Amino acid sequence: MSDPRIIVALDFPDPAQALALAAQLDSRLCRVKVGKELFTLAGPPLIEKLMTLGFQVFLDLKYHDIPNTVAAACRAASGLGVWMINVHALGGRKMMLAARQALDGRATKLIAVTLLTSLRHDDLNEIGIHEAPEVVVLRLAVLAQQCGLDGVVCSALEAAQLRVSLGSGFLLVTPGIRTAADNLDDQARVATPSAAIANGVDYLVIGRPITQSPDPLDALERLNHEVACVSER
Ligand SMILES: O=c1ccn([C@@H]2O[C@H](COP(=O)(O)O)[C@@H](O)[C@H]2O)c(=O)[nH]1
Repeated sequence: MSDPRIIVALDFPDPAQALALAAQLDSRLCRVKVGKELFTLAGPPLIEKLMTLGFQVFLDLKYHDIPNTVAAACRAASGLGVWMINVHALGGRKMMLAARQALDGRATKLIAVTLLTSLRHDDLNEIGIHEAPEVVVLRLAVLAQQCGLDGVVCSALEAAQLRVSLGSGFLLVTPGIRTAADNLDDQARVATPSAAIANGVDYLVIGRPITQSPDPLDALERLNHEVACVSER
């Protein structure tokens, strides 16, 4: 598999656990994602180890700060040799343009988080956003595209509309992936792997359904099979 569609979220409280899980996986079958907890604990040396195991790494630190600070952080993250990094689209146009400019000429992909997949309509009301999630997601994704970003993080529920509005070259990366048998955990806007692919998603971020499985490689292979079945149609 030259461009695996599944990105396994390595959300662990201990780098040794993350590396042990990665060692059970296969870099031809997935990419991996390192988030705030693991990077805070283990930092660049862990990224290096994962890359040595052959994995392309999505460094998911969701930068959200003033433009100069985010641009510098993006440059530093890209210097680690990671495949993809992200910022929060809610940081606005100037912040995203600064991040884009900081990565000019570099291979690292830059995407923007629209609305976290844990948020529902009610949560938005509480923070003063009185529109449906899909309306907000579309607006933020259009802004990210205008700023030259490579794609967005969204829910697979919003992907079909984004694919139509933003075209085929814009990456749609979706956490909140659950099969009918899985717990939702803290996710709210969820979809199955096959629905995600049918809706035009490029990459599926999947954590606990794989990392908490008694057999993570088997779980990954099953999910890849579901993805491949829909992709071939
Ligand atoms: O909107 C977002 C943005 C990022 N995430 C991250 O994806 C994984 C999902 O893990 P699961 O265990 O499959 O729920 C996790 O690392 C989040 O930080 C997200 O869920 N939603």
